[in-house]
Amino acid sequence: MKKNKPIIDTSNSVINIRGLEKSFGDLDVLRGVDLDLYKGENLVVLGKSGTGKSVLIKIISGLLKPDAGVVNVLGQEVDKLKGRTLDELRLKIGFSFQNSALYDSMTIRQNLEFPLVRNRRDMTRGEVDRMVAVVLDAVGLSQTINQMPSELSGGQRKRIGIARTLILQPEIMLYDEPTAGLDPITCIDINNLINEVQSRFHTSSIIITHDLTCAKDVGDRVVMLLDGKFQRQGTFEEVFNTDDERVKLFHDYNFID
Ligand SMILES: Nc1ncnc2c1ncn2[C@@H]1O[C@H](COP(=O)(O)OP(=O)(O)OP(=O)(O)O)[C@@H](O)[C@H]1O
Repeated sequence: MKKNKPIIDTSNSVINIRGLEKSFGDLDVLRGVDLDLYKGENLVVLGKSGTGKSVLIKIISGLLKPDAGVVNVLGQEVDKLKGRTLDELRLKIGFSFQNSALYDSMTIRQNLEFPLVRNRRDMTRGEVDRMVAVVLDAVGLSQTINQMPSELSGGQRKRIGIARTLILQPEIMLYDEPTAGLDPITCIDINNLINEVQSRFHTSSIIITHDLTCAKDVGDRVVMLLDGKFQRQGTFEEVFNTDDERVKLFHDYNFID
């Protein structure tokens, strides 16, 4: 499905990172990362295994502290926050992790209600029901509301996982390898869903992936993490239009057009 033209506000960075460094012992993982995520944008982060992509999103979400640099998320320096203020910021960030499992003993409705029951005690029963209906409709699975996760396919469970993240109406979505382990047709469905989420909920997203079809289909902009820095950035075509052997290898071994 062709992606709708997104509305991206390049004057508004929802994430602004400058000079970010992070090491573990002798291992220098991030060595001066600069990054902007603009409002309404889908930004794809590519990079070989172990280059620090997950470390980057853990720092953005306040799960890890940077060694140096500024990490500003929705106008706040995330490493300076703690307690309630950090929790409040985290509620505005939706995580879709590779293994964000559903609760097997709960129905789909109960799985979706769970984040609201925990975090939005102010909502009425009617508001909760409405939000469940909205996110189920967004992922195209309204008919599964009373089913158990075990009755759904892997791709459907992935969609419900994304719906559960959306139910808190995050401003930023972080997708960690959203298509990993899925067959190529289901991957296309998930790519379409990521684009649908962008246009319907006006989220700004970082998508970490090794799947270059995903990168091409969802990324308004693509960045490549190499040797601790973003060495390439631009559209998918711009990033791969280079003589840099490290980038060419990544393309040639991964991408089936
Ligand atoms: N808490 C930690 N303590 C020590 N080392 C860590 C920690 N977290 C990450 N690392 C190391 O940092 C490096 C980058 O890890 P990271 O998980 O960010 O890689 P990645 O790019 O996400 O890889 P993949 O694509 O395989 O998921 C790895 O060498 C990893 O072992």
